[in-house]
Amino acid sequence: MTDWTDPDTFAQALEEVETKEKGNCFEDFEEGDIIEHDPGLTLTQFGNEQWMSQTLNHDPAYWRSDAAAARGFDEPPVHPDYLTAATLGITVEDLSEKGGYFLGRTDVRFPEAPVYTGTELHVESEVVNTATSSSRPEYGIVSWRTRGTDAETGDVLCSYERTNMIPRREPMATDGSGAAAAEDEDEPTLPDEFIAPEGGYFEDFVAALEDADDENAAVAYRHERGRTQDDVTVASLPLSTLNTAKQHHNVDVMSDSPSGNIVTYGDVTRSTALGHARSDEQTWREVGFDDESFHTFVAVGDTVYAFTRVLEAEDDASSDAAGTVRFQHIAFNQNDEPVYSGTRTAEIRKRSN
Ligand SMILES: C/C(=C\C(=O)SCCNC(=O)CCNC(=O)[C@H](O)C(C)(C)COP(=O)(O)OP(=O)(O)OC[C@H]1O[C@@H](n2cnc3c(N)ncnc32)[C@H](O)[C@@H]1OP(=O)(O)O)C(=O)O
Repeated sequence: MTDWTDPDTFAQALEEVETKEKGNCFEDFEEGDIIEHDPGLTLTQFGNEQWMSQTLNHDPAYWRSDAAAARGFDEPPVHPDYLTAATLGITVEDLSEKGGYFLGRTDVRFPEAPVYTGTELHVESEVVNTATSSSRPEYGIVSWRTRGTDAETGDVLCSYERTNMIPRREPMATDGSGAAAAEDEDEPTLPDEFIAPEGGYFEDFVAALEDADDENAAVAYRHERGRTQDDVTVASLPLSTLNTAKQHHNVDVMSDSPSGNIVTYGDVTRSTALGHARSDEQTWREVGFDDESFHTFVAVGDTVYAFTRVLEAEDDASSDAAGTVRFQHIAFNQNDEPVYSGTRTAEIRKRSN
């Protein structure tokens, strides 16, 4: 009788059986397709606090009821980074489990009203663009518009447009022209001076921008904190958002990939850098994010730091207690290499309130 557990027999069986594959290839996506993501997720206090604590997001309004009340919340709400990560995590099984690189995201928006724990999240995506990759014939580039809604009320809680490289079933035939084109790049020019705001209130950002206007200067600074990536940030946090991308939890498969190892979920890298930045400001409300890009991989043992450039400040926030500031944040690693960049619009508390 065949012993199926005999190693040679089993190896042969493994080679001959079909693999029940997960995920979709580039060819499976067509512009206009609507994909409802199943399962949804209940945004729990545990999930929220686990995400915030591991990414060093310590804004008291998300942790304590008195601080929440002072911000006008009924109770500590769901943090926008956890909401964003959960809205994306749920989509991975349908959109990028095949092994796509998360290239970027834009038009990330949140409603003014806070989202409370216990809310059931329903997520849906539409394919908005498919394109061939001129540099990587084995991949295509797909963009989706995704909306996370309150399953009970239908209110939109988080929306964005995201772009991934997705493996093709069959590589494209190319004439090789895409890979060769080396661009003429202008010499980088930096301002003569860098100014850091004195504090983290709206008025401090306005004053720093005014000072910079008088000089050839930029308002730009780095944050001291760093967070070394470990098994929790790399594997556990994405799994807690139902993100099934093998990049984050299958060392066996990833040992054969360009990174050679499991890599940090882009939303963990980003949220960690934002946590460092927020620790040096008085955040009132997150409005949105644009032009987000993931430049290179972050893996276990890498340390995520943050750099901030203040772009503009306007006194036009949803509350008199705050003003609106637009930032560019760059996450970088221990070798000073940028790993994430994006612009962020946030309402920042005024000192006078
Ligand atoms: C979620 C989730 C997965 C993850 O979270 S994975 C972790 C986060 N992502 C990463 O770590 C990716 C880090 N990035 C890289 O390692 C490199 O950027 C990458 C993907 C290897 C590409 O390197 P290249 O040097 O080849 O980069 P290029 O700048 O030449 O770009 C290649 C093509 O992509 C197009 N492209 C790049 N960025 C964008 C963008 N934001 N939007 C649209 N298209 C973009 C670029 O134009 C190039 O196009 P070609 O036609 O010239 O090939 C999950 O599962 O979703």
